Amino acid sequence: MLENPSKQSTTAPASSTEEGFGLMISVISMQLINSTPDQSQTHIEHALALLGRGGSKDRCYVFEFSPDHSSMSNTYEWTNDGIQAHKPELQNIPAETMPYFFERMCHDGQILVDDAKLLPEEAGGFRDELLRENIRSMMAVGMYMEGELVGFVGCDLVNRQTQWLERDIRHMRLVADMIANTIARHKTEERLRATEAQLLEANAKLAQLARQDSLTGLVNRRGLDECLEHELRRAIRAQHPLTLLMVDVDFFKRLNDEHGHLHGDEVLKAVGQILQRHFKRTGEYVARFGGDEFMVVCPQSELDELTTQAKKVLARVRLLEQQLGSSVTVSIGVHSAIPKPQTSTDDLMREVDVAVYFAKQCGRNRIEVNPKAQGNLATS
Ligand SMILES: Nc1nc2c(ncn2[C@@H]2O[C@H](COP(=O)(O)OP(=O)(O)OP(=O)(O)O)[C@@H](O)[C@H]2O)c(=O)[nH]1
Repeated sequence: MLENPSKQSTTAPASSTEEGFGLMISVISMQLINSTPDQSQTHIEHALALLGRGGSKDRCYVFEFSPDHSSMSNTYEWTNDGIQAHKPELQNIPAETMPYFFERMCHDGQILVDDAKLLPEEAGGFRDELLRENIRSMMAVGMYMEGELVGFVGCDLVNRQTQWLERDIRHMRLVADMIANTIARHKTEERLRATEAQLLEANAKLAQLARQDSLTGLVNRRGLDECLEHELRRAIRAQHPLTLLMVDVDFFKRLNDEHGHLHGDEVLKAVGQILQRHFKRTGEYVARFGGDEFMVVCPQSELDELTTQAKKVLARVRLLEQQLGSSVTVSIGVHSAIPKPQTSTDDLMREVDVAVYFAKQCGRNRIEVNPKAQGNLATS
């Protein structure tokens, strides 16, 4: 709403009594001390409202300077009933449009205007702006953070004027200090929060990296140990079967010797990808156990289903010869059981290791199920 420019200008007191101000300042300080960064708009504008109402002002505001002091923006504002708000249009105002104001604020840390109409010619852009907003009297005092001028708190009288008293400046300075401290504290808290979030993200990334095998991108041995422990506990609680597949590349040392270590790496990556593609149901995961060995963990799966899936892996790995130019096969050991309360992850590893040992003994390029596994025995 636009203030009525035709309204007669009056001379009016625009101060609070010392007693009234004392009461007001204790309310403001209580609110600002307890405010959090997300409440800053509400609490600082409420402080401005108390300052404005208590001192019969028409508009109270906070402006913050850009870090290089080249511009300023109105960041908080309170207006009395019937007084137009100007905050939206008073953003990023270049310092060069109001040199008179900026110079005085930087030099004196305050600016007092009893009557805008009496400002000197040199006040140029500043005076024009006051008159455009029908402001007759205004006062602003600087806000400082660590000794640096960072903005100001001010107030206007619209279509009326006053003669500012020493007391008014003192009151305004007290409020400006409190608001500056609050803004500084909020900025520090926000920076801390941002740093904390960055640290959490970096830690999560590190934790993920610590559980990831750099060659294949699969979960590594450390990750496997954690996941397996978790799945074992669940299987014991729910008394559902837990199945492990150990997949070991056949004659991998020979393959390395004949085709080179880099080629061996390619084979490991390809086998890892095949396993990931074949065991991607919810709860299933594939890990690189170490060297040329992989482990697949399948909670709640039927043994028959898994051996069928393992046969597909066997066949798919054989096809790698076309892709990589060297014959590649794997041996797969399977162990499946409903674990007892005393079963450990080492027990499970031992049993699946027995199965893969059988597969190697029986000629490699095949699947062997540990005889202790529940369900059908299946070999291929
Ligand atoms: N290229 C490559 N080789 C690796 C890597 N990690 C371990 N190896 C090699 O993998 C080979 C594993 O060989 P062995 O454990 O003797 O097994 P194998 O030759 O596959 O024989 P069987 O398992 O009995 O069929 C060793 O020569 C290791 O040096 C790796 O990250 N990249």
